[in-house]
Amino acid sequence: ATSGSANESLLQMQKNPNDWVMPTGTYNNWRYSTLDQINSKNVKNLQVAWTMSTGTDRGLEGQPIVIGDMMYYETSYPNYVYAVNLNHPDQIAWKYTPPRDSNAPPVACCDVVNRGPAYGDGMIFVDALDARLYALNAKTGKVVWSADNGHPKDGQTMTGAPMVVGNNVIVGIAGGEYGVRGYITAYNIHTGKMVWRGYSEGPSKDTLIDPATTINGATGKPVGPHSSIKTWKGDEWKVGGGTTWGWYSYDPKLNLIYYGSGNPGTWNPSQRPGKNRWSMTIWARNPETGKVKWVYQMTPHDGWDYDGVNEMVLVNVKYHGKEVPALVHFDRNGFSYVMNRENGSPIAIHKYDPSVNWATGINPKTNEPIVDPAKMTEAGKDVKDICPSSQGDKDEQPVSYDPKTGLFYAPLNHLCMSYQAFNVKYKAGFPFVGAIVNMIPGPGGYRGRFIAYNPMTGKTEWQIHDMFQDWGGALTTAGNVAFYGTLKGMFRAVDIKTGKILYQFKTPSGIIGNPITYMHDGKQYVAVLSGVGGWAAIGMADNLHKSSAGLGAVGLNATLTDYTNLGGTLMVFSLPSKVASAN
Ligand SMILES: O=C(O)c1cc(C(=O)O)c2c(n1)C(=O)C(=O)c1cc(C(=O)O)[nH]c1-2
Repeated sequence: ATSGSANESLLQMQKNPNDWVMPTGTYNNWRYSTLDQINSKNVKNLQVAWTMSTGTDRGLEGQPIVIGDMMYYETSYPNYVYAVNLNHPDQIAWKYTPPRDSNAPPVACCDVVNRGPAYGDGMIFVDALDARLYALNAKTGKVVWSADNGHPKDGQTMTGAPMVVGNNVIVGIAGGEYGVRGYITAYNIHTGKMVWRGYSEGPSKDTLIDPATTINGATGKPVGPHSSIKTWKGDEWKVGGGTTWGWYSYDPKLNLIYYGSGNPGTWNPSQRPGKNRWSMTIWARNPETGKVKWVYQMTPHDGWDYDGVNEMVLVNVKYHGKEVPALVHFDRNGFSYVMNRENGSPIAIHKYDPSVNWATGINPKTNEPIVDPAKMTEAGKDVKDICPSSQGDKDEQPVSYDPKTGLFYAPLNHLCMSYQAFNVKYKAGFPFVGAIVNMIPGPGGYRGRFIAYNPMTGKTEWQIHDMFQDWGGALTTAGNVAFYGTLKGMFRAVDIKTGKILYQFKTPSGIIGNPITYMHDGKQYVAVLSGVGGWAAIGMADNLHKSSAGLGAVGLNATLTDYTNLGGTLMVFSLPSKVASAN
């Protein structure tokens, strides 16, 4: 493609295991590395190689990227962006601080987090919480351009990681708890001009859905006219949520990008009769035009806040004797989805947590969930013991796919809740939540799990239980090790075959970041951000004490203060030189 200079170089660059060129490692979102200097035999010798204070004390999600000698990472608000030359990690090569907009932190629903910078064509792309997108010169940290992607006064924020595809940088928007109508936007990486924007709700000209050609994966047929608007009462779709704050993936062969849309607004389903399309939906769009190839709504007429934004992992699966291009998605609603990524038709859908009770299964005729009426929420009713909770069986913490075992390594939540919906009025920039939620640990009393899982069969090969939610992402490597961190702050290396913990180290704060690995000067390193927060630890991060505060999450983890503290540190691990060279 003539338009694809950055695209082509990133497609090349992602093949080099010495680097970690994009937030997800590679376009397919595997978070898998072919590096094996650190492996299941020697990982017990892992040591801290160097560390760096982030200068912040709020939750640190996301991950650094590594390009050649340079590492770049971004903190939670005030969104410091750091460049470190790996030859001199004792220095900060440059630091960029975007202008602060004090309107932004109060409208961030789930801590003032950020999920990391992206690279393309000599530039670093970063989202700031105030919904401004920056292109920085990778060498100097100077602003090349910036674009206004939304306004905190209207409840809009940005917490996601951009994805560069071709000449476009693709970004989402947050604010589903403020009645923000979600959209995804592509900007030209050189000019900063908007190329296209696709909304989650509204008429075709807004959603870029073609009624005649866009397929509804659930029916296998075109969506038809007014597929979004007719599923809402009146003008509710205009404040209908469906934000896009999660991860993106890209298939260069099909030339499609994949992502999910979040919860419909408000959380009170009685106020929005209908299926509320296309919130809670998996989307496949053309990255150059935004045109929608297919959609599949996972949770029609949501009554639980099961945002559909979790990452789409692109793998090929064997199905009816054929190799099929698929995507695998662990949804908040507790079901894992294997979908044909060409046309959106379901291949395998299973509960990945056996405690899921809001739906008994998926209706094979409609491909929609069979909701248990006893667990459906409504205004004025306190519905108890719904599993999972609004945080889902998995939230933003990304899974890793290991092509050697063919299994998915997933850091998870294990929670249930009570949910009391009530009527709310929309006012721009004010909470549009409409539910009082209280979360409790799931059956067994633990709140987190780390599992090895086969999404075709729904079988869990092994699992580790954790006291608190496992809110940080996973990394797997050719060294037969899976890495992840816990909310208490333990950074762990686990044997991918058995789930045995081979190494763990107590980092300064709780971990909600995603480990990455890279090679520098012949040595393999593993890096992770330590800094407790996010929705799981919003009580600590935002100093909240009332049990139902923080959208119902505060009471659940009140004892987390017995284990860890606020504070941001970049942690980098490696083997002692003798062990590394003996390899
Ligand atoms: O609807 C939204 O726009 C929106 C945004 C965000 C965010 O931007 O972090 C979260 C959520 N929803 C959400 O539902 C959620 O569970 C959540 C967890 C986290 C986090 O970083 O820990 N953010 C968000």
